[in-house]
Amino acid sequence: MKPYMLEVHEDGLAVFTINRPEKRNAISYEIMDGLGEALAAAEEDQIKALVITGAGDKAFCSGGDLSSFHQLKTEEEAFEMLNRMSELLVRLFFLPKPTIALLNGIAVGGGCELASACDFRLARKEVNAGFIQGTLAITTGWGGGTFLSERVTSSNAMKMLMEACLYNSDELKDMGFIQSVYTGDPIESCRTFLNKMLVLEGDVLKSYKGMFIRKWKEAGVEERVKQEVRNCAVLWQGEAHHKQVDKFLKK
Ligand SMILES: CC[C@H](C(=O)O)C(=O)SCCNC(=O)CCNC(=O)[C@H](O)C(C)(C)COP(=O)(O)OP(=O)(O)OC[C@H]1O[C@@H](n2cnc3c(N)ncnc32)[C@H](O)[C@@H]1OP(=O)(O)O
Repeated sequence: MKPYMLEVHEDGLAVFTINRPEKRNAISYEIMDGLGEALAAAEEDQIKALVITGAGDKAFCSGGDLSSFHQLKTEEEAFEMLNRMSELLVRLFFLPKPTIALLNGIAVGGGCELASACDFRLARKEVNAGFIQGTLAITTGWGGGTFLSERVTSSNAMKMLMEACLYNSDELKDMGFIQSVYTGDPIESCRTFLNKMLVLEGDVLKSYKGMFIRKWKEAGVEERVKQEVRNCAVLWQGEAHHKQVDKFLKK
């Protein structure tokens, strides 16, 4: 079974699905490769919008694959992985067309960072999500803290990062993290959310997205992400982090 899928629909919707439900759609290096492929495809003119989602109904994404990344011990080893994923998320953040994180299930840690790199977040009613990195004695390491601060108010961004806890879909909507809650078929719900946009010319969507790209570049998003990655890498090498990860893996 391929760990990711990319479907391109006739209406210009591209859907990238993380297909590791048995590992709650944790992000491995292979998923990073797949995300790179999806971004390359999404940059093609016939694609009007890119959706990121997860397979199954338990998880959107549970963040980095701890069974793989726990082997990264030093700051430099961690930085290499963190930086690689952060560069993919910056490319997603600056994609010149609408991007949607379709939260089919729980989103934690790096899963929330992936969701924050998208312009919009839609969540199934029962979904919980949270930036739980703090409980692992690290901070966001893929740029998600920077992306979040461009999506919601500074107070709500700081609250979500510093509380490092899970919120339900009502709380997520109140804080502005998700734009819409759905109950039916995920892709159809996504189409309903996008239907007014998808009837417009791709160039119109691209031009409007360009307005926000210019704003984010002026706000130094790329430099802020680099610093965020470096900050996480420093904390990563700490004993407190390795202890928390070992606790999860031994459960
Ligand atoms: C910068 C980003 C940062 C980084 O990686 O550097 C992070 O993302 S830090 C945060 C990393 N993620 C986590 O700490 C989340 C860990 N997972 C969980 O807390 C739970 O699995 C949860 C809440 C996502 C789902 O709970 P549920 O009870 O539904 O499932 P299980 O816990 O029983 O897990 C089922 C199965 O999946 C494996 N699993 C889940 N998450 C991960 C993960 N992130 N990496 C690797 N494997 C994961 C879990 O071990 C179970 O496997 P099994 O072989 O069946 O025991």
